[in-house]
Amino acid sequence: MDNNTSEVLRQARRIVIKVGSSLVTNEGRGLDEAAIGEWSRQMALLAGEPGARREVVMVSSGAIAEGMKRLGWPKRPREVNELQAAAAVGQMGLAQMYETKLREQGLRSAQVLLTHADLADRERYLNARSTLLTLLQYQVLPVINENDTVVTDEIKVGDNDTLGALVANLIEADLLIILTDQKGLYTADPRSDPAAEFVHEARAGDLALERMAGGAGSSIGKGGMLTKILAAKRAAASGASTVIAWGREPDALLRLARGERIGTLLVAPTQKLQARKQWIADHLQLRGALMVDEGAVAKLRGAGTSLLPIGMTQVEGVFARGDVVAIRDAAGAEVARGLANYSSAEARLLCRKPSSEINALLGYMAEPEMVHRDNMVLSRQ
Ligand SMILES: Nc1ncnc2c1ncn2[C@@H]1O[C@H](COP(=O)(O)OP(=O)(O)O)[C@@H](O)[C@H]1O
Ligand SMILES: N[C@@H](CCC(=O)OP(=O)(O)O)C(=O)O
Repeated sequence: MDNNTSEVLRQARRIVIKVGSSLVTNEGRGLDEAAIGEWSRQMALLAGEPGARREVVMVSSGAIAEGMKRLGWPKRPREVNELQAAAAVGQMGLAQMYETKLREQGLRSAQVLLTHADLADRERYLNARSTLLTLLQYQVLPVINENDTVVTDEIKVGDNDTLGALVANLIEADLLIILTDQKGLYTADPRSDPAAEFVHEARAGDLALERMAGGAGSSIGKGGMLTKILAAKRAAASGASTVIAWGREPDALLRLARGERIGTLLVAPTQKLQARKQWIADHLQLRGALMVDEGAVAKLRGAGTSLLPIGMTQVEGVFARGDVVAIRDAAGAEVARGLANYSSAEARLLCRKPSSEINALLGYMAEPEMVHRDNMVLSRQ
């Protein structure tokens, strides 16, 4: 066992677990109560482990497959409206089953249905992030799916492997675990190539992996292995490593969290914080600036804290919540940049005010910080 890569698993505190349609619905025969119960048991142990509590988020497929079963449709429909109707029917069963099974394990759960727009629009992105983090803070386990009933083809995430990676990016997870109907990645599709060899470990984003992966093995799900490989690459952009493992492997989640090497591990080449800094630096354009006092500069640089409105003296430019702003000292030198939690108009009202007054000043409070340290990159001095 390679100690280093086992550490990646052992040290993962925030984990996104994705399960595919064929596993969840017993190859389309109907919701697999025993399997969902089993994952719920393991997730409860991970979420409740004293001293080593993990934050767990589930991304579950299966709405369309379960809806087809309930509607008595033997074949996956082609028409969008029929797929959407099936998803609406199936999602009821899915949510109910997870709620029941997680509650039996003493865990509270929440249903979160996301669309591509929730993740592409910066303001909605921050809202979705904030909601998920709040749920985790209250030890509620979010069960996520794409909101298939309202999205059309052009604006779809499309498959839940990708959605799992986007969620890992959104909440800066340490690890994405993709549970599927194979033991992991092989050098070719094992269903059609008996000579295919198992891949234990590789670097996420390695192009050779994309050539090994084929499409979906059944007509139940959407993804196939290629979407899983691409999901691992995407997850790695925010520093999360990915494991692809067999969903029926006994105690798979618990064993992985202990560092046991089951499945295929696709290691993220860059660390989480470094990856996030890279992302903010690379992707976003400056929209404005916040002048801050000496005390705030010392806190940002020295203790790496968030910027609170009380340290802000002046606001420049026009920006919206979620835009990138520079944080400058009184002499105009850049101290940091980061994502603003409030628009420029709101920020002007908040200058020099304690966070306890945000509600009274704006009529609501998104966050007590003007720029959260998780969304901030310190500039070189
Ligand atoms: N290189 C590969 N290694 C493993 N499985 C592969 C590979 N290429 C294609 N596959 C196929 O991908 C399938 C898993 O994807 P999919 O059916 O979408 O599952 P899920 O519903 O879990 O997302 C496997 O059953 C397998 O037939
Ligand atoms: N949102 C869809 C999932 C589509 C999908 O990606 O399925 P899968 O390849 O089985 O993970 C559903 O719930 O049916």
